[in-house]
Amino acid sequence: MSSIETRQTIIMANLKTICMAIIYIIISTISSVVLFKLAPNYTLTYNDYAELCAPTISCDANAKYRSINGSCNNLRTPWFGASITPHLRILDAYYDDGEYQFRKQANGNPLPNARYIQQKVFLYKQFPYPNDHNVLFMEWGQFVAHDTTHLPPDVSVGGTCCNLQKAKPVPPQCQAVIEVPKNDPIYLKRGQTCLNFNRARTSISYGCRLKPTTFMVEATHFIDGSQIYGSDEKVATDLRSFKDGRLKSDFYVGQQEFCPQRNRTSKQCDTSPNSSVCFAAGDSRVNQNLGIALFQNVFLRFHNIVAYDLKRFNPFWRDEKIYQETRRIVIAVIQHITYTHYLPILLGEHFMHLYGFFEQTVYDENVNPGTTQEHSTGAFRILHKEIPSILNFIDKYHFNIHPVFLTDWMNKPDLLPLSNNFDILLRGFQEMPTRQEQSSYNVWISNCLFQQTIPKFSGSDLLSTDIQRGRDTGMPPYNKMRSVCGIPEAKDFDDLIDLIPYKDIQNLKNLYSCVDDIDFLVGALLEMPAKGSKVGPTTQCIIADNFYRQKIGDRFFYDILGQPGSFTPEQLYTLKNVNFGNVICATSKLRYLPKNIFMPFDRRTNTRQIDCHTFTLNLKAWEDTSY
Ligand code: HEM
Ligand SMILES: [Ca+2]
Repeated sequence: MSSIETRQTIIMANLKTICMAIIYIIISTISSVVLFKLAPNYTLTYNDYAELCAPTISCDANAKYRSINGSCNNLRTPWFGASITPHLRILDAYYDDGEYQFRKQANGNPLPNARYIQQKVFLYKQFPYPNDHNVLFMEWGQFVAHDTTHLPPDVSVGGTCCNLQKAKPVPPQCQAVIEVPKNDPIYLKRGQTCLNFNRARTSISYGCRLKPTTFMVEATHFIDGSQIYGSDEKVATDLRSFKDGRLKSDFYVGQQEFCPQRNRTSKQCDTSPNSSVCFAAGDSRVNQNLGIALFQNVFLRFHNIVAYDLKRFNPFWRDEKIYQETRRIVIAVIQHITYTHYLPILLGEHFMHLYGFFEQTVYDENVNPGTTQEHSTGAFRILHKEIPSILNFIDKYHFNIHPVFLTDWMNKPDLLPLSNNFDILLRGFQEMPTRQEQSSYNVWISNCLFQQTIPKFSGSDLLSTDIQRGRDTGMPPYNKMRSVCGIPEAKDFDDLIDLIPYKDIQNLKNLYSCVDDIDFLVGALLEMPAKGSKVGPTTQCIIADNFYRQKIGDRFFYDILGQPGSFTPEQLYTLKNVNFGNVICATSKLRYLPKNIFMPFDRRTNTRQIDCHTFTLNLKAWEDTSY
């Protein structure tokens, strides 16, 4: 090529880059003001579950309290939202064979290796800026996630899937382990060639065979505190003390109350001799990390405090009545915090209004309250990007006395009951900003999740796992998810410029054969956040749809009127004045908190607004004067 031709090529390339940049600026300005909602022409589907596998349930229409497994909330279709029912699907499952095999690329090749995508697009993009919101905000998300979805991996084969790769044949649930790519900067150096992955447990484990493969959610889909109380009767019964409505608990140093201990051999806990704490709660993931263990313990204490107060106002109430009334209050508080304080930060005020989230809930039995597969295996997971590497224990003088790596304390919450750690970790969560939203996950959960060093190093990568889980559960590709949200489907990679930065598009071109191949999680992570929101427009649309249906499709939603389980106006007034700060006041030794509890502490601007000394939870509105 002559030097003139070379120069022309360079000029053309530069012009193209400049044009793309201009288009990007114009489109991103437009898209920052347009709000994308789930298009109304999509009917949510369950495949054949309703006809072939759904149980027949008879209900008491006058029941005042929710059932433990979520059934009978919707009286017309009693299993809607119940535990052990499948995720709802916005779009049909995408499988190569229409049943179970991972989707392929348009050119017939397998999808790119999930760890390779992590390495090429995300791993090295780490921005250290602090978030406007604190670690409590991040952890609230996980707490709600565990309330509304649980799709356990199928671990019914003995041993890890990586170790079973030489078995003949390899068990079906182990056929999707993630091979470590040749040039991996972390794992190969440590001698690890395989990232463990068990495909999710299918409906066959529950005696129900469906095509395409269907996965059962073990939690109740409703926001109903199932992570505290359990999603089945046996778990719920085991957690109750059957005395004055209280949940079972254990007391440690200084009469500090914690969740009861469970069997040490449990799969949920580190079974090595240097770990000794393993909590029991309504959700088996209670011990997964120090943050979720902290929240589960906060709400265990909160339940028992409310039960105690109700008993004071109503000395004649029996155990069952106190338990049910307390549970109803705790669930109302969780719903109130989620919809009034958490979601506006996540989705932005505009979106809250668009969906009428601030309005009085009017129950609609035609609305299915089920958690969608697209939400739980895609959109809501991208908030894994907010997880910080380090958790801080902060004393009352605001000194950070004990920072720890989150990944060093997976499945062993041993630090929590020691000394005053519960209080100072809670203060750390309140005072420290969480990780700034960005397309990557932090390097520790990207490389050292559930790491072990004995007998040799093994660790996992949450981002690769999330990508692989999407493929496992037949997640529709990113482009399809755009279109269900009313965002134009991209015809080629360059069309993505409306929502995804130019450089990332170039990376995607190098990975996928065509724009329709891109995994939903990958595209969603790369989208620029929508105006006023923590997430991009596609994610915002899928998350909002989910929370919308879980509000107006929940007959027991806390502010619904005219149902057997509705609160009185006085009770509702009390509940609407509670925020998470009040819950923290009631359950810890923290004494001063900002009213905006999801904001980190700032010495210069912080005007403390909640004085826990003056806060008492007044349950007078529950006084039963008929006695
Ligand atoms: C605090 C640190 C957290 C850790 C260590 C963590 C870890 C995990 C792990 C290991 C899984 C299972 C992955 C799989 O095998 O498919 C998972 C699932 C999930 N996570 Fe997180 N997570 C955290 C926080 C969050 C947050 C902040 C959110 C949302 C705001 C979230 C939402 C979810 C959802 C929706 C699922 C799917 C659950 C299911 O259906 O089974 N997580 N997380
Ligand atoms: Ca639930």
